[in-house]
Amino acid sequence: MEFRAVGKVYPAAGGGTAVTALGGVDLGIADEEFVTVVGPSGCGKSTLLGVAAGLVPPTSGEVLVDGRPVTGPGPERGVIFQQYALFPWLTVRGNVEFGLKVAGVPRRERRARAEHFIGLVGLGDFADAHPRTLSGGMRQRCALARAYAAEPRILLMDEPFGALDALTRVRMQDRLLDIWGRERRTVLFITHDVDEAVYLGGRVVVMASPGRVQEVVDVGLPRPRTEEVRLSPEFAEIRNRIWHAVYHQEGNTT
Ligand SMILES: Nc1ncnc2c1ncn2[C@@H]1O[C@H](COP(=O)(O)OP(=O)(O)OP(=O)(O)O)[C@@H](O)[C@H]1O
Repeated sequence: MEFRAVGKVYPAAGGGTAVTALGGVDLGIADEEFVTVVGPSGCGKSTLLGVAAGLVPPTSGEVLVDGRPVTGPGPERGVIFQQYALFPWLTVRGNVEFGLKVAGVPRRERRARAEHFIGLVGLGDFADAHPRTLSGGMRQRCALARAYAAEPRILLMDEPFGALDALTRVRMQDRLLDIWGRERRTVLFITHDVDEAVYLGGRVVVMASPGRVQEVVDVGLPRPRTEEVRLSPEFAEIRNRIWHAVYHQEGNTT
């Protein structure tokens, strides 16, 4: 996936001024790479992901997937947001199968794929449960299974663990890395959380306002990432460096 000079200006609304959310972003992401994006609130992270998802049309530049410009959402790109966006009237299985049904995948294959990914996220015992009966972490695991079941090549994740408590969040990070290790996909993962960005990412993109890439950091920590890695001095060193880059940005007034 390649961002080529991607710019986004939201037009002025209600007598206000236009907002530059992306000011010409260039970024290349390799196949099966796990890239995280971190930056202060309002620097354009969600807009960047929205453009990649085909949900936000850029004002200038383009995003290419396999050399083809993104012009809208597509089955090769799965999106996961902070809000679980599950259908409350469907069970876990129903939610995971839903997109496959719409795509016309035959029933048997649908069922098999759903079982596989529900098992992979550890929800095998909850396939017949409705979302309201699940914890936040379990709902997000369901959303992950649903995204995976469509077999996209690219997963676009916007603060997927942002609503979870600290401990569940760390567990979800481990689970996501475990799944990614088994079923490699290209991942673009947006977060506010510097620790999360470093723990998950092979590279961390540090964004700054207005919508530009300030720095791309190669993480270089070994995989699989474990608690030992999380508590290592090498982790602390990269985390501190990125924290500094995010916190001490010029013009940061929040
Ligand atoms: N639909 C919209 N219309 C107008 N302005 C918008 C719209 N969406 C975002 N913006 C503005 O664009 C800028 C970038 O927003 P964006 O949500 O991409 O940033 P972010 O880094 O994801 O922020 P946060 O971390 O707080 O979610 C902000 O100034 C925001 O107010």
